[in-house]
Amino acid sequence: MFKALKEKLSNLIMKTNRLVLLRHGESEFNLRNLFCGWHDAPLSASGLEEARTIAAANLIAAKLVFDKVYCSTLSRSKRSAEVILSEMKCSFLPTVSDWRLNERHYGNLTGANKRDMANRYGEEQVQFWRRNYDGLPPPIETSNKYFYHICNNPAFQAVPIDQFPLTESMRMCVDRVSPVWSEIRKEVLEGIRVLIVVHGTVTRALVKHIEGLSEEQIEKVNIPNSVPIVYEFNMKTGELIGGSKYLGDAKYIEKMTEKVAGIGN
Ligand SMILES: O=C(OP(=O)(O)O)[C@H](O)COP(=O)(O)O
Repeated sequence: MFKALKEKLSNLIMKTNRLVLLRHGESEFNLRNLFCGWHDAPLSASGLEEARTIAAANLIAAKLVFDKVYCSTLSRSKRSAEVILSEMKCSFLPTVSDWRLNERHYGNLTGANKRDMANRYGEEQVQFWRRNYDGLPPPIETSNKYFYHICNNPAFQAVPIDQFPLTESMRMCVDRVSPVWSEIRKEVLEGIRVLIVVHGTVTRALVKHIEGLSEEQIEKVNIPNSVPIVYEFNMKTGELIGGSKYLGDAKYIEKMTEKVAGIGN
């Protein structure tokens, strides 16, 4: 009786903390419908605008406040975070750039147009590479236009040589993100208000970890650019309270999610 009452009381005064995930604004490669991965494509003009008018605007409208930001070492992620923080007037926040949050390496598909690949190999094969949990694109070859640029990018200096990928599946990306997610989760449960600004596949990997989705379930998840996803955790038990909450116009989010799911033109 006393125990039940104590539990009821503790639930009433449950302390919670929020975490926000965001995919960067549209990149030049997203705009041109090219596989990007570890190529360091900049944001497009609309991507810069989106970071301001969609990502930051929705965070401000929801009155969200942050203590710390995580992004990858790729410039589309870092730049989006900078623009969002500037717009929110909190550029002073500590920002961690971690290579383990870099986009999944798309192997030799890097730089290829998704529609061209579908015309050449078929839509089923392209969707297998893109969304199957074990879909592994062929490793990047020295003849790939972006090979040397990727290998020599100083943004990847911290990557241990034996962990530098030549291609990655979703499974490999989920595993790579796992230790950094454990670190972030610990901080969230300590009360640190974290914003994560990363990439499509890395966001999906984090969604899988956070929501405990199966391999089949995560294959169906598509993440639009610049749309904040909010999670709330019970700081005592670590449990997720409710599901994900996407901030912004529902019709716009649906349209952009469908666009990401498709192969495009
Ligand atoms: O680099 C990429 O992701 P990003 O634009 O989120 O960094 C991929 O090319 C996204 O393509 P996908 O949606 O076919 O996985």
